[in-house]
Order: sequence, then structure tokens, then C-alpha cells
Amino acid sequence: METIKIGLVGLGTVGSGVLQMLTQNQAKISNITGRQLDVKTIVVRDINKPRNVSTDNIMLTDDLNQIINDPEIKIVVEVMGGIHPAKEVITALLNAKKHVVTANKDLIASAGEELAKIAHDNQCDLVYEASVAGGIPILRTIVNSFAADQIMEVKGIVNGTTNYILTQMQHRGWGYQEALKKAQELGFAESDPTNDVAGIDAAYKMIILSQFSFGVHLSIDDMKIIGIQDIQLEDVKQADSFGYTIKLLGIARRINNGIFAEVAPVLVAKDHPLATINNENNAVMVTGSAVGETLFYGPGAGGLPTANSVLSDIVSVTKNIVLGTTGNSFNNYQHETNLVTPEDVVYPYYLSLAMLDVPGQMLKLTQLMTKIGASFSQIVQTKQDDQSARVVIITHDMSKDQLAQLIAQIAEFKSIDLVAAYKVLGN
Ligand SMILES: NC(=O)C1=CN([C@@H]2O[C@H](COP(=O)(O)OP(=O)(O)OC[C@H]3O[C@@H](n4cnc5c(N)ncnc54)[C@H](OP(=O)(O)O)[C@@H]3O)[C@@H](O)[C@H]2O)C=CC1
Ligand SMILES: N[C@@H](CC=O)C(=O)O
Repeated sequence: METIKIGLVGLGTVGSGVLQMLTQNQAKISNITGRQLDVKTIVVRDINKPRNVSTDNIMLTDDLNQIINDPEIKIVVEVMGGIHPAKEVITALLNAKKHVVTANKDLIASAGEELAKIAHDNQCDLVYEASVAGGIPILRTIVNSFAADQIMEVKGIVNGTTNYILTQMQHRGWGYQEALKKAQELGFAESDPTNDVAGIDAAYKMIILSQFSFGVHLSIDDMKIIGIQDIQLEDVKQADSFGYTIKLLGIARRINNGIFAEVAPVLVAKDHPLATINNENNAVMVTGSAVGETLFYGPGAGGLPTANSVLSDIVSVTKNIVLGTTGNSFNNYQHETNLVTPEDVVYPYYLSLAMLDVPGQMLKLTQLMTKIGASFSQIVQTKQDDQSARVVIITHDMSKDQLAQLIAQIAEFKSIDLVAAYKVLGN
């Protein structure tokens, strides 16, 4: 049987999983592809670092040229992460006519279009199933199984680290730092977890999902992004008593002729399927105008689950090599990008307010809401101490415009502070 040689750039959490899976599932992969797939060379930053997988008979190097200049290596897996130097590395690999499989959402969300063009010009494949929702095969599902439907909305939990942290805080009472440390130890978090907790990793994934679902090219600046760092335990408990759980959701929706995309903590009704997604698991809900609501669930982070998605890409590229059909972009659905106007984005909101406990405050708040044409379905006031109270409200539907007006008006009152304003997702 003919052999195809593979190069790996990166041998951390995901790279080790890829090497392990390729070694253990060799026979099955060969059966499906008709080719023997062997890892020949691995590029890492530090060749002396101890590894938890065997690299016997594989060249371990810190020199990318060992892959670029090796005509035997046809497919390269980039799992080093980050935008630079990963962008330069992938560009050089494609220009050297190597097919590239990557899990790098930061890079694909920021420069995917440019890299797809370089891949196309070189008749190479550039595929990245693992870049969104780890082990869930969502991108190819959207390309193949929603090809004829019009996707109206794609939303879900697309970051394993933050879902793990929120789950531990809510179910086990762990502190934020303790839960983050454990997520890092388990290999879910990025090497610098800032992007995870700040919602930026989820935003990158929503950019890729929006491209696949709506054919639009969003930039990170087109989205409002709020992470989980400022979620207060008091709001977690209050949400719970209202029948909701707080989840970091990515939402991308077609509204009229525009696209709305956002990442933020959302109060999800406990009987909504997304409320039941715990730990590092992810779930992506795709709503098509013909099919209706569909839900895809699975591990969103971790070495082997992510490696499984990388392997599905390697198999797909190998089949393309065998059939001589390489060079087609993973997704070439294109559409003009119009963003929605804030008046068109309507949700109920959970508002958490810290206020001085003096007479007339509640009346003031009610008047503010009436003035902007908003109303509420639930309100709870809790005394904090002699001078202050926490008031939480669940509003009826209001637009982002109304919310902005309310926030601006509240800011004018020294005696009322807005602690949180989260969207509410019913069942
Ligand atoms: N971890 C996860 O659950 C998931 C990760 N991803 C994505 O997969 C990619 C890899 O993530 P992960 O495996 O967790 O990352 P790790 O930090 O665990 O591993 C990174 C690897 O890349 C190598 N590396 C980093 N910089 C360089 C460089 N400049 N030159 C050569 N090698 C370099 C490191 O070398 P050395 O070992 O010598 O330090 C290391 O082996 C990222 O894009 C990430 O976003 C996607 C889905 C899930
Ligand atoms: N850090 C990411 C890893 C997978 O993309 C996450 O936690 O989801």
C-alpha cells in the first residue's frame, strides 16, 4: 500500500492526541483511505521537553524547513496555536504545496479567507474541523447536511473552558480561579487563557460558524463580546431561583437582511437543552428554515476529542489526494455582510442592580423603564445591608436600543449601579 507522510507542527495537548490516534487506528484509516499514513517529522518549540507520547522513528525538530523542504511530506497538521507565527508557517507550507489541517480558530477567524486563497492558488486543501467545538463534527455537517437549507440561526456553547468553569462554580461551589486552574491542567484552556475567559475564543468560533452558516465574513470588531470574568455568585444564585442557569453563549442570527452576532453570558431556562450542557462539553444549535431546530453535542475541548476532528480532516484530505480533487476550499459560500441595526435585536433581559436603599428608588426605576417603553415580568429586591439593596429584574422583550437607553439613564443616577445585563433564553 502506498504511504502518505505527514508532518506535525506542535506536540502539545492536541498534537499528542493526533499522534496517538494515528498510531492506534492505522489499520482502520488505511482501510478507509487506501493509504498508509505515517507521521515523519514533528516541529516543536523545545525538542528537549519531556513528551507523553512516543516519538520513536519520528524526527523531532525545531526547524520548520525539515517539513517545508521534504517532498515526501504531503499533509501537515498545524497545532501550535496563535496567529503569529502560525500564519507565516501555514503560508509557507501551502506555498510548498503541502495540504494543511489546522485546529487554529484564532488564525482562521482572522485570516481564513486570505489563507484559503493561497491554498486554492497552490491546489492545496486547507481544512479546520477542529477549530470549532473541539470533537463535534459541526463544520462539515453544516457544509454537507445544510447545503440546501437556509440557516436562520446558529447558537450555542462553543468554549469548553468557560463552560467547565461555570459548571464547577454552579454545581460544586468552586471559586473561579480554582476552576480555571483545573481547566488548564486538563488541557482545555488555551496556553494563555485570557481569550477563553474573555469570550474571544468563542467569538472566533462564531465568526467561523457565521461564515459556514450565512456565507458572511465577520470581524471580531463586528461583535459585542462579554466574557465570564465579572459574573457574580449572587447573580448565579438569583438566576437559579428564577429557574435559569448562566451560560456563555455565542449567538449568530439572520434578522431581516442583516446578521447579528454576539458572545455573552445568557440566562438559559433550565428546561432549555443548552442549560443541560455541562463541564467542557459544547453544543451547537443550528436552526434551518426547512429543518427547524437541530442540536449537536459533544466534548468541546481536550486532546483526543479534538484529535478526532483533526483525523477526520486528514482522512478527507487523503481521499482528495487519492481522487485528485484537492484545492477546493473547505467552504466557499459567500454572501454580502450586513450587520443588523440595534432596534431589530430583541430579547428579554435579566438586569441586576445595586442601589441605595432609600425611599422612591423602585419608583424611579419603574419610571425609567416606562420612559423607554420597557416593562418587566419579574422583580426581586433583596436588602444587602442598612443602606443598600440588590434589585434583579427580568424584563419583557426589549431591543438593544432600548437597553442602551436604559443603561445610559441608569448611569445618570449615582444611587443606582447596573451590575449585569444578560439576555434571557426561554425554553
Ligand atoms: N486544547 C484543546 O482542547 C483544543 C485546542 N485547539 C487548538 O489547537 C491548537 C493547539 O492547542 P494545544 O495543543 O492545546 O496547545 P499546546 O500549548 O498544548 O501545544 C502547542 C504546541 O505547539 C508547539 N509550539 C508552539 N509555538 C511554537 C513555535 N513557535 N514553533 C514550533 N512549535 C511551537 C509547542 O511546542 P513545545 O511543546 O515544545 O512547547 C507545543 O508542542 C491551538 O490552535 C488551539 O486553539 C482547538 C480545539 C481544542
Ligand atoms: N480553549 C478552547 C479549546 C477548544 O477550542 C476551549 O476551551 O473551548
